[in-house]
Amino acid sequence: MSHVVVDGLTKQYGDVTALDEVSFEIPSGEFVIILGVSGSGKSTLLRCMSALTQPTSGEIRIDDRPMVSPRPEVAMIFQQHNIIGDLSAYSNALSGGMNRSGFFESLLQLQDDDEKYRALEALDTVGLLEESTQKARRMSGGQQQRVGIARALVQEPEVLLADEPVASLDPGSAQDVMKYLQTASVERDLTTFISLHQVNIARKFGERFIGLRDGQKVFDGYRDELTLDVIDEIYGDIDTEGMFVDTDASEGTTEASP
Ligand SMILES: Nc1ncnc2c1ncn2[C@@H]1O[C@H](COP(=O)(O)OP(=O)(O)OP(=O)(O)O)[C@@H](O)[C@H]1O
Repeated sequence: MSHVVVDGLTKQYGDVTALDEVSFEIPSGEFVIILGVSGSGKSTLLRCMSALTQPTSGEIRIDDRPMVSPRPEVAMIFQQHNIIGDLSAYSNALSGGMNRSGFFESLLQLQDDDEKYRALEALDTVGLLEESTQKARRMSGGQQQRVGIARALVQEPEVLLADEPVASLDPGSAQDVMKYLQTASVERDLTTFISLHQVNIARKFGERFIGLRDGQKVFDGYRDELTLDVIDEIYGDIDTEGMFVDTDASEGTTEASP
C-alpha cells in the first residue's frame, strides 16, 4: 500500500497545457477513478504518475519519494494491453516479473518457481487460471485486458495505474475487467488509479473520483458527492447521455442516481 501525493502538477506541450497545477492526496489503498472527456489530461496525469512523462513543473510523491523515474512498485496498464498474442496467458503474465528476473531469463522463461507461482496466482486473481495455456490472441478483448492486469500484478506493485482499460470493450466485458481490477486492488492492498470516460461504470466501481477538465482539477471527492451537477461540471456542454452505459441489465436505466 502506498500513499500518493500529486503536488502542483503542470504539463505543457508547446502551447497546450495538458495539466494545470493539479494537486491531490490519496491515502494508501484507495480506488480512484479519473474522469474527464477526451483531451482533458487523464493520460498525461497517469503518465506523469508513472514517470513515463516528465512534468513541466510540480511533482508526484509516492510514499514521500519523488517519482522521477519509473519504479517497479508502480505498474501501468494501457488501453491496448500490449500483450504478446503468440504467447500464452501464462507466459505473458510471467513477463511482468522481468524487473526481478532479468530480460534474458524472462525471454527464455528461466524464472524460479516463486516467479512461476506469482504468475499463476495473478492469473487466478483475474479469473484466468484455467485459460493459462491459451494463446493470448485467441482470447477475447476483455480476457486479453485481464492478462494485461495479471502481468502488471506479477510486477508486485503497490500502486496500479490503468489508462482507459475498458475503453475498447463492450459493456459486459468492461464490467468484468473493472470487477477484477477492484478485486485485485482489495486482495493486494493496492492504491489504484483508473481513467475512464463511462460515467456509470465509474460510479459503480469508484470510491474516490478526480474530475479533470481542460487540464484542471474540477472535482475531488467520494461517490456520494459525485452528483449530476458535478458530472456536468466535469463534462461541460458535452452530451453525457452516451457515457451512461447500462451497468446492470436489471437496472435498465441510463440515469445516474445520487
Ligand atoms: N505527446 C503529446 N504532444 C503534444 N500534445 C499532447 C501530447 N500528449 C497529449 N497532448 C495534448 O494534451 C492534452 C491532454 O491529452 P491527454 O491524452 O492527456 O488527455 P486524455 O483525457 O487522456 O484524452 P484521451 O482520453 O483522448 O486520451 C490534449 O490536448 C492532447 O492533445
